[in-house]
Amino acid sequence: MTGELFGRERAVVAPGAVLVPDWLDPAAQRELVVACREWARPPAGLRTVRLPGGGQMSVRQVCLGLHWGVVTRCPTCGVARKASAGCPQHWFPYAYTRTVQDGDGAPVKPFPALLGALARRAVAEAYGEAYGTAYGTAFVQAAADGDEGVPAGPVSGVEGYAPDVALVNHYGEGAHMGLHQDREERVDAPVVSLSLGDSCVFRLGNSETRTRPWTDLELRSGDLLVFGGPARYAYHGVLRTLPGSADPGLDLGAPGPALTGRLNITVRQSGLA
Ligand SMILES: O=C(O)CCC(=O)C(=O)O
Ligand SMILES: [Fe+2]
Repeated sequence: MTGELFGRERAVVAPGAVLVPDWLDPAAQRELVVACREWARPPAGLRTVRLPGGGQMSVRQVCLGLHWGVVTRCPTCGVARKASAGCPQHWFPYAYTRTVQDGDGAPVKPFPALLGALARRAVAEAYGEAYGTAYGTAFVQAAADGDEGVPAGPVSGVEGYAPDVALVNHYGEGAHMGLHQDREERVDAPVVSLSLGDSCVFRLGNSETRTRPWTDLELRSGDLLVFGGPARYAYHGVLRTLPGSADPGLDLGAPGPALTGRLNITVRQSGLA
């Protein structure tokens, strides 16, 4: 008995949320760390993220495909309020944009094919054929309704799943991420999360409140967490990382310097295609 709430076994941690420990083998982890290093380079590289209240996040982040960040007014309608009647694509205070409007202003880097392929495998691994029936209900409904940008007809397996955005977060010592929902996407396709480097304590809560019930899990290097369906809008966050906990034998960062801290990649489908 290790004292962990969930052992190192595949687990459905909440309806719609599937944890697959050690999903990435060491070679795949190394490949991703090296790729993250490339993505982190300027222009449109790793940045400190401003928060709406004027503070800043303790993680540093780089976005791929579309840029996620805080805007001072809606890029579509210019209104600086959460609601704006008649705005066709209202974003406030967070938005997806094509440039790093809260950083160096450069165009966001493209979404890498490598992450698209990995995320498809991840969703198939987590849900199998259930995805598109149980876990993408609004998406499937939109498809059935013939909504623009959504393939017509039933969606099964990972057909119709078209991830196009990734957020890469680096957690240095002491970094954490407060409880939040991922809700800037316009479809409810699942979020795929890959962890690299130091372990962390990840909190998966419920969709209604920031309070209990929640489940705390340890995410280690190579772990996959997919949250979709009933868990798609669950509050979640990173309470703390466990500095120095990554297995040095993984040789993360090679042939460059060793990775310090934790990297997390979330792959999403924006629905903005
Ligand atoms: O670092 C993590 O495991 C979670 C990251 C996250 O929730 C996000 O980027 O929205
Ligand atoms: Fe998140």
